[in-house]
Amino acid sequence: MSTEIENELLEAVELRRNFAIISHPDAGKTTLTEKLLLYGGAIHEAGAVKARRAQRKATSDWMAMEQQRGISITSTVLQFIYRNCQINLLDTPGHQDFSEDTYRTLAAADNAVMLIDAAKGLEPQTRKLFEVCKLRGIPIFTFVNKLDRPGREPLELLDEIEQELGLQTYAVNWPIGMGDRFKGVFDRHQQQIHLFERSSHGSKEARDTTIDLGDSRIEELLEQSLFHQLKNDLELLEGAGGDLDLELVHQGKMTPVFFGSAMTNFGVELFLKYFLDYALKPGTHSSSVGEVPPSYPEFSGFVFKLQANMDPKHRDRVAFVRVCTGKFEKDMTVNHARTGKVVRLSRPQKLFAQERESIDVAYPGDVIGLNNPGVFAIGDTIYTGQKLEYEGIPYFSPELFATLRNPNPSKFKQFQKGVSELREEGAVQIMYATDEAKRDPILAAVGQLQFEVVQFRLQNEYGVETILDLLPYSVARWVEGGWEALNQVGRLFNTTTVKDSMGRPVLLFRNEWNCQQLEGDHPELKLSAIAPVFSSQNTVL
Ligand SMILES: Nc1nc2c(ncn2[C@@H]2O[C@H](COP(=O)(O)OP(=O)(O)OP(=O)(O)O)[C@@H](O)[C@H]2O)c(=O)[nH]1
Repeated sequence: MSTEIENELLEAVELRRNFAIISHPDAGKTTLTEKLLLYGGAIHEAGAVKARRAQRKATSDWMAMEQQRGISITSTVLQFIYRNCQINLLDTPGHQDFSEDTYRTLAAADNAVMLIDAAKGLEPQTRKLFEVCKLRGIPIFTFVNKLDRPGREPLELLDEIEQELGLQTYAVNWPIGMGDRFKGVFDRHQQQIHLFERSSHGSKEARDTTIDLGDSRIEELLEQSLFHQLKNDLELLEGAGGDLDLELVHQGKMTPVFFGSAMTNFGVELFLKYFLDYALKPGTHSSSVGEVPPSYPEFSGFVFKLQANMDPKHRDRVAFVRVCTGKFEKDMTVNHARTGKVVRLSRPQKLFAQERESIDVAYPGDVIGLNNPGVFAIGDTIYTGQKLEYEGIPYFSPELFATLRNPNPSKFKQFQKGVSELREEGAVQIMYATDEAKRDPILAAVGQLQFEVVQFRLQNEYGVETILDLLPYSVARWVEGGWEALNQVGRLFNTTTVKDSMGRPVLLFRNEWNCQQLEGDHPELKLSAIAPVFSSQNTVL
């Protein structure tokens, strides 16, 4: 028999969906986000998110660097209600801001939306982020964007996704025309044609005329040649493929594909509607006490991201917590699994765009921001009731490496402290040479921005000016059997061995090719692109 709280939780989960967008810069993530908010009623006119970003740039000085470069380093959580359902969009930083934060945000997402530019198809950053999603087996919804411009053939794009990502595809809607002749989409589920009208700059919802496939008005409303083309395409599609299999979608093996144009709003609402129907609701999580369902009445969640200095007035840190089970209530006290301490969560924050607003309750699938005066680290679990601990968030293979030097011996202590705190915070990974005489830390990152943040903060917060020497590596692999396994294989070529902050061996390579060669030469050596850490089971050096 379920208790009252369980029922409340089940109801909340039923009405919640959470996702992150994965895309390559310029595919239209900001535009799509904005249009989703428009259809979700969270904004009334598109342009607001961008405007707010621009305004923030003008008014905020939280990090001079952000201003200097005109970029947004903070990623946020956007919430909106659509058809009674609360949708949480975990915004991943785009473009130059690409960093480990982007990967970690995916650890808190139940679904991913893969946004693709119709003219470009799959691009490198999308592929990388896809790999992270694949690792977690989360459902991936594909939105092929910019159909209002000349692009590649829709069938060719589906083929690319299937071949390159190994994902089965199912086109939920199908574009009618492309470029200037992009008129709308065909909804294969309802067997209806949606013809859209452009609004000025797409700032309002697009007018949508919906007609059945057999409706005689088609001839007046749609050019003959486009209608023929649609019928041919649909025949091909029917002939080529199976049905939508939600089980496969939920296992991350099949992707429902949508075509549209975020700029003109074509296909955006249909996408949202089907996303709601098909997406995974907040589900169970693996923990030290087994799989815990969201309806487990005790509160628990994990920290997936730390953000420093979001508010210039407070120079504080915020820990972003994904709620996994139970109900979060303001002022509640929780246990901190790693340290065993009891923490009162007194100023929880909901994060909408760049504004922060205090929240009273949150449910599984939500993200809350907690003030973090040095209490939380990435991967930490907080809970009430019986002790439990979530699996932690892995380190992902960095691609950029550099030695960080402190040229001023009188700043030795500050330098050590700064590097160690920034590492704990997850700003960058730190590795060391195996040669004890070489004590300069090696910074390892997935995005260039991480280096800049570290140097900037060391100077601003710790008063240490540093020198960065880039290293010629681009691939890192952890040795699964540790030092013992590594010592057994003897001398290795075209690789450099370093140790990570836990003292474990990591091999650095100049390129993939060298890495593959070593794997070919030493099949007995098991290498991994991911180091499962950030959990209290691991001791830090
Ligand atoms: N023609 C067309 N242009 C689009 C569409 N969606 C976005 N764009 C344009 O593509 C460019 C990039 O769009 P953004 O939404 O800023 O892309 P983004 O992925 O957020 O880019 P980053 O911030 O660099 O990651 C802008 O000039 C948009 O106006 C679309 O559906 N059609």
